[in-house]
Amino acid sequence: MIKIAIFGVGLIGGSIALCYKGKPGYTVVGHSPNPKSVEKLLKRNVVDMATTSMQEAVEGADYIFLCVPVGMLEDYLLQLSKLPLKPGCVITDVGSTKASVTECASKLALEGVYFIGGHPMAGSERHGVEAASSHLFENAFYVLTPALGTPQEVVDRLTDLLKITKAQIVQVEAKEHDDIVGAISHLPHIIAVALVNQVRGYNESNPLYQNLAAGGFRDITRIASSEPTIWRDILLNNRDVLLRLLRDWNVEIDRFVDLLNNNDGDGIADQFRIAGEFRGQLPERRKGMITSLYDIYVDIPDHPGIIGQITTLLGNQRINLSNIQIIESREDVPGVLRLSFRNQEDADRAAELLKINYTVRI
Ligand SMILES: NC(=O)c1ccc[n+]([C@@H]2O[C@H](COP(=O)([O-])OP(=O)(O)OC[C@H]3O[C@@H](n4cnc5c(N)ncnc54)[C@H](O)[C@@H]3O)[C@@H](O)[C@H]2O)c1
Ligand SMILES: O=C(O)C(=O)C[C@]1(C(=O)O)C=C[C@@H](O)C=C1
Repeated sequence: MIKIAIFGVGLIGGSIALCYKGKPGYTVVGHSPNPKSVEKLLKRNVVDMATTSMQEAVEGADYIFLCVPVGMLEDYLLQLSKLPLKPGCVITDVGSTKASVTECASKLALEGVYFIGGHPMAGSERHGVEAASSHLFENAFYVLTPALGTPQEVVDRLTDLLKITKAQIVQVEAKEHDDIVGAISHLPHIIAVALVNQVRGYNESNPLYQNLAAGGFRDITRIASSEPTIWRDILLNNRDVLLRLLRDWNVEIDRFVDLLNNNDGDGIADQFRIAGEFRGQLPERRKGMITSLYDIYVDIPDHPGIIGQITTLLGNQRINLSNIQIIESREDVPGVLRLSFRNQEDADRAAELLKINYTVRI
C-alpha cells in the first residue's frame, strides 16, 4: 500500500487527494491543525484518514504533499525535517513559487528522504476543499523543480505517481520557473485586481460602471476573486521578479499612452495584431478542468427551464456534458451558455443538435 500524506487539504491539496483516494494500492491521509477541518475532510470523503498530528500523518508515508500557502511551506519543511520519516520518502509541494522552498530544502540537507518542488499549472479563483476536483489537473502542465543531485530514480518515482493526475509533467529550474510563472500567472493577478479596483473607484460615484461591465471585463478579471491570503504570500515571495515585471508592464502601458497621444491608429492596430498572433499560438487544449477542453457557446433567451431543455436534448442523444456555465444572464438580456465536452466529437454533435433551435458559436 502506498501512503500519501497531504498537508493543507484545500483546493489543490483536496484535488491531489481525490486523484488517489479510492484507487487500489493507495491510502490518503489528510492533515490539518484544526480538528473541525479534520472532521470535514472525513465527512466529505476526500481522504481515507485525517489527523491533527503531523507525526501520525507522516508515519510510514511514501509521499508527502505540502499544499499549504506559500508563506507556510518553509515552516512545514522544517517541522518535517525533525520528524522520523520513512526512508526514501519523497516530500513535494504545490506552491506557486519554487525558488525559496527549493533552496530551503537544500539547506536542510534532509537525510534518507528527498524533496522535489512541484507546481501544478491548474487551479481556479475558488479555494477550500469544497472546490477540489479529481479532474483539476487533467491535461495541465505540472512543473517539477528537482535540485541538482536529486537521484533520477527519485524524480522518476514522483513523476510516475503524478501521472495518475493526468497532468503533463515537465522539469524546469526553480528560478526560471519563478521568472516565467511571475509573468504568466502572478503579474496577471496583479493586473486583474488593479483593474477591478480602478473601476470600483469610478463605480462609487456612478453604479452604471458595475451594471454595464460585460464579457470583456469579466474575462480579464475572473482571477481578481482569488483567495487574498494565498495571493499575498505568492506575490511577496516572488517580490523581486514582480517588481521587474511591473517596470516592464509600465513600459507596455506607456506605449499605449504614446499611441493615443499621437492618434496612431496603425500603431494601436499593430499591438492588437501582434498580441492576437501570439495568443493564437497558446496551447488551447492544455487546460485544467475549470477552463474546459472542448467548448461551444449557445445564446439563450432568459426564461425559466431553458437550461433543463438544453441538457435534456443533449442527454436524449447521449452526448456527455463535462461542464456547463452561464456566462451572462440578466433580466431581459439574452444569456450565453458555455457547454464543455470531453472530446471534439461530442462538441460537434451538440452544436449540430442545438443549432436547430438556438444560435450556437464554436
Ligand atoms: N489556487 C490555485 O489556482 C493554485 C494553483 C496551483 C498551486 N497553488 C498553490 O497551492 C497551495 C494551496 O493553495 P489553494 O489554492 O489550494 O488554497 P486553499 O485555501 O484552497 O487551501 C489551502 C489549505 O491550507 C490550509 N492552511 C491555510 N493556512 C494554514 C496554516 N497557517 N497552517 C496550516 N494550514 C493552513 C487551509 O486550511 C487549506 O486546507 C498554495 O501554495 C498555492 O500557491 C494554488
Ligand atoms: O485559473 C486560475 O484561476 C488560476 O489562477 C490558476 C493559476 C494561474 O494563474 O494560471 C493560478 C495559480 C497557480 O499557481 C497556477 C495556476
